[in-house]
Amino acid sequence: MTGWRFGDPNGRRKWFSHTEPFAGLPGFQLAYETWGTLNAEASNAVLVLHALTGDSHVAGGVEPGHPTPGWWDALVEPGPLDGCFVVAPNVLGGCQGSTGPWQYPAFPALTIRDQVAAEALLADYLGIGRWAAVLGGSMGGMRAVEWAVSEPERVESLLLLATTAAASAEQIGLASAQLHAIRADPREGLGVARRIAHISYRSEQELQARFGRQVQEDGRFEVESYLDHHAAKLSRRFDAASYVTLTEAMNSHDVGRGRGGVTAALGRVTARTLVAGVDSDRLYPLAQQRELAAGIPGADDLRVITSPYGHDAFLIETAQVGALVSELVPAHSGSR
Ligand SMILES: CC(=O)SCCNC(=O)CCNC(=O)[C@H](O)C(C)(C)COP(=O)(O)OP(=O)(O)OC[C@H]1O[C@@H](n2cnc3c(N)ncnc32)[C@H](O)[C@@H]1OP(=O)(O)O
Ligand SMILES: N[C@@H](CCO)C(=O)O
Repeated sequence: MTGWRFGDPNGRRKWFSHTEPFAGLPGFQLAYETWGTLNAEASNAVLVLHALTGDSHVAGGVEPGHPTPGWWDALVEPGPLDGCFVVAPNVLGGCQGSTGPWQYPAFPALTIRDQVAAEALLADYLGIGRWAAVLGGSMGGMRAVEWAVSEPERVESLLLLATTAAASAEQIGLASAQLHAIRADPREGLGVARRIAHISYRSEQELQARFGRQVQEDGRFEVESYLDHHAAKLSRRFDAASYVTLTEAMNSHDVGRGRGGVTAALGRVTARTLVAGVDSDRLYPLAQQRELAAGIPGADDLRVITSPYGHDAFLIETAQVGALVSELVPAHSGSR
């Protein structure tokens, strides 16, 4: 395996290979990372599912020999998932180790359901019949709720953050503008897509307070320069074709499709569930999490993360997210 897409930048990726045809693919690989040890009863496994441009590297900044920070360092040892066997795959169709569209000229369209079915095969391979918890935010939350609907007996508890039961018209609309940008200019389009997306990931109030109308020496508005920075940064670390595949998968997300609607689908969930949203999230507004909390039989009342950072708060407000994880995931001390 060669190249940044297949590489193992943190020195701790593993790969699962499925060698039979699957969802229009001849087979696939999932890159994944793990933390901790699976106990003898296989009862301490926790699945962490990343968002659109995330990856398997949930944590690492605290590990000797693996100095690269993860995107949820605060949740893994030492943290609320201490004592658990944490598994984090790179999503099918992604570009950080798993099979993705850069490998096949005619990569098939994937759905969130396909991605979860691939993750279920990984769970089988790891000997995990039932997850003590499945955790996910945004696109990771779409996969988490799909897990709990399609495999209810395999999900004991569930944390859904800043996510939805079905992609809304506004989410699909914003995504379609991003897809057009990439298709119109495959070289520059990913940066344009990230600019559009990143504005939706932050709140109007935060952008105003941080940048206002300030202009830099080079003549760009500060907010313009900030978006240019995020565009360039994503273009360095992400593949445009994967971005298209994953965005289309998010657009396909509707847990109720072919299942009698969202209410009927959510009614299948047996997991103890916490649903949380962010008070300043304009992309996945609280009404969407309220629908999830009302529809899932074992869900507590909706929890609200207070933050100025908008949708990205599920990645930034780790103290509030960590408190939710501690509440949900039973202690597994001694099993590491
Ligand atoms: C550790 C990893 O590799 S994570 C990889 C996987 N990533 C993920 O899973 C999530 C993807 N990441 C993200 O979504 C985002 O980066 C977040 C949510 C983590 C960012 O959250 P924040 O910490 O609030 O960062 P913020 O939006 O303020 O951006 C900070 C960056 O903007 C830059 N910046 C701030 N103002 C300006 C400006 N006016 N002009 C140019 N750049 C600016 C900062 O220098 C900083 O740069 P750096 O990230 O290269 O250090
Ligand atoms: N900042 C997040 C937003 C998507 O939820 C990401 O890039 O994955």
